[in-house]
Amino acid sequence: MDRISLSNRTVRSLADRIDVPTYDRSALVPAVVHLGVGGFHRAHQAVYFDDLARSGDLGWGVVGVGLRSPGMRDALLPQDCLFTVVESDEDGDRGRVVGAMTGYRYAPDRPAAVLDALADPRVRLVTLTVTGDGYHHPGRPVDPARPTTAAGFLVEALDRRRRAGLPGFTVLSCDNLPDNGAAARAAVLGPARLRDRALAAWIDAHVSFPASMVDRITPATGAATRRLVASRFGIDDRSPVVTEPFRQWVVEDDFPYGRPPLEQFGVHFVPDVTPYRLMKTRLLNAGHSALGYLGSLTGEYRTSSEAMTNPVIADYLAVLMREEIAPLLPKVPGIDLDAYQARVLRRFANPRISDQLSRLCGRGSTKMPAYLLPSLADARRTGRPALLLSLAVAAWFCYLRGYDLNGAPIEVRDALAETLQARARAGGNDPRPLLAEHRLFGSLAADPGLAGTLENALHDLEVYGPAATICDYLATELLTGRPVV
Ligand SMILES: NC(=O)C1=CN([C@@H]2O[C@H](COP(=O)(O)OP(=O)(O)OC[C@H]3O[C@@H](n4cnc5c(N)ncnc54)[C@H](O)[C@@H]3O)[C@@H](O)[C@H]2O)C=CC1
Ligand SMILES: O=P(O)(O)OC[C@H]1O[C@](O)(CO)[C@@H](O)[C@@H]1O
Repeated sequence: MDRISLSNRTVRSLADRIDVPTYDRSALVPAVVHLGVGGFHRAHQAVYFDDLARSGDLGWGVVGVGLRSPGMRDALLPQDCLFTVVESDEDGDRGRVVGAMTGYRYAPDRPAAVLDALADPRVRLVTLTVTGDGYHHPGRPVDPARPTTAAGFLVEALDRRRRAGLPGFTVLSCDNLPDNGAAARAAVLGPARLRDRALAAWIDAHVSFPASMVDRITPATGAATRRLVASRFGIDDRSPVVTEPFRQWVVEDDFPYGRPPLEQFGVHFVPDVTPYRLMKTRLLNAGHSALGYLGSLTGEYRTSSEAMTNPVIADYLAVLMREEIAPLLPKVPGIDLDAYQARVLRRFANPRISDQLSRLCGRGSTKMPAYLLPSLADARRTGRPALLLSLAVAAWFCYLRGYDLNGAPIEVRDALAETLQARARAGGNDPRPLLAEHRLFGSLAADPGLAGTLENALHDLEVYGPAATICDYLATELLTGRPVV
């Protein structure tokens, strides 16, 4: 197959190879600005907006903005902001070209163009995927004329809108943060207050910050992704995205300036996202962490799907979710929790999604307190089983020593790596030096029963290895059917 470079000029000619947008992209209204265009935005929110445009609603085009790295600028601008999204699983690869992005602006090159985009009266919605780091603000006044952060751009743009008598807009965080709506509000109102209290009051009254739960496993784009798109579809795309077929978006219904009618494409607009967020973070994200640490310690697997081929690990995750985590969750409206768990396991096992265990293990000091430790604390407080949760924590502690159970080195990627690794190594099989990190463990730090359980688990992992330890713990949990810790 000859290879064709993706652009406005060529896209129609690709229709016999891949699903292409047939709507008039020049007629898209730039009602959405997205800050932090990476792999996930393009596999998730941009696909939903593309669905909307394909249905004939051209009112929700997206202006992409980059704040950090020029890679996306260099990829997207030469191809007129078109990109390929491939959904892959064992049934094959289904590709589409997404056309919903009307333009891309790289803030370090053209800060004024980013402010102009945000101050455009047609903008009703600003979406964000700037990672957790993107929500920190310096805590001191910064030069409003030269913003560098997402919040800095938002505050200056909102001030321009206020002065021009324009309405505010909705700021919708799509980052995996415990309460992403509140985090976005705090990130914007903090610097706004430092700058001008009247402006902060106006933002408070004219900007909404709904919370959202977002889900679609999307590994980072690499050379293999580009090769796949070139060989499978004959398309030269500088930055395609491969993702799983599953996607989920649950959004707090708080859109004073109108919301995109995405319910047609499966988006749930709800009064409160909390139960959905708890379901996702405590089952999927905690499951990912447990899989990452236990899978890595074996020294045998590199990816999520490889580790899931081990039936002992797959069983462990199933029982962990079913027996220990799910019973602690509130009722989730409209969701069958058993089916949800079964689906999570199938998603983890998708052999076409090369989700690196090293990615799942990164930023443990952020992920474990947000995703797994809350279930452990709830289980300890209520006297429910917690042996398998404890085993995941022990696996994390073992991982922090910096080598797997065959003695091969592990690179620990974590903002607190130095401190945590020093404590893990000093403690050996004694978890107490790590548990003493109160900022991570809260009430669990002072739980002597937990320290004993973790000490045993660390010993078992070291002496018997992950598989035999898991088998033993599963038998204990399933046979006794009562609290083991
Ligand atoms: N990849 C996935 O499977 C999923 C990702 N997410 C969330 O989406 C967010 C982005 O993830 P990806 O797109 O996968 O990563 P990515 O690395 O492809 O893109 C991240 C984007 O954020 C920008 N960024 C990073 N730090 C920033 C900062 N301090 N300020 C402003 N911009 C910053 C980067 O330059 C890049 O444009 C993360 O918060 C992640 O938790 C949520 C669900 C699924
Ligand atoms: O690991 P991060 O950076 O929070 O973002 C990706 C997260 O979202 C997921 O892809 C699920 O949507 C998880 O795999 C993962 O934990």
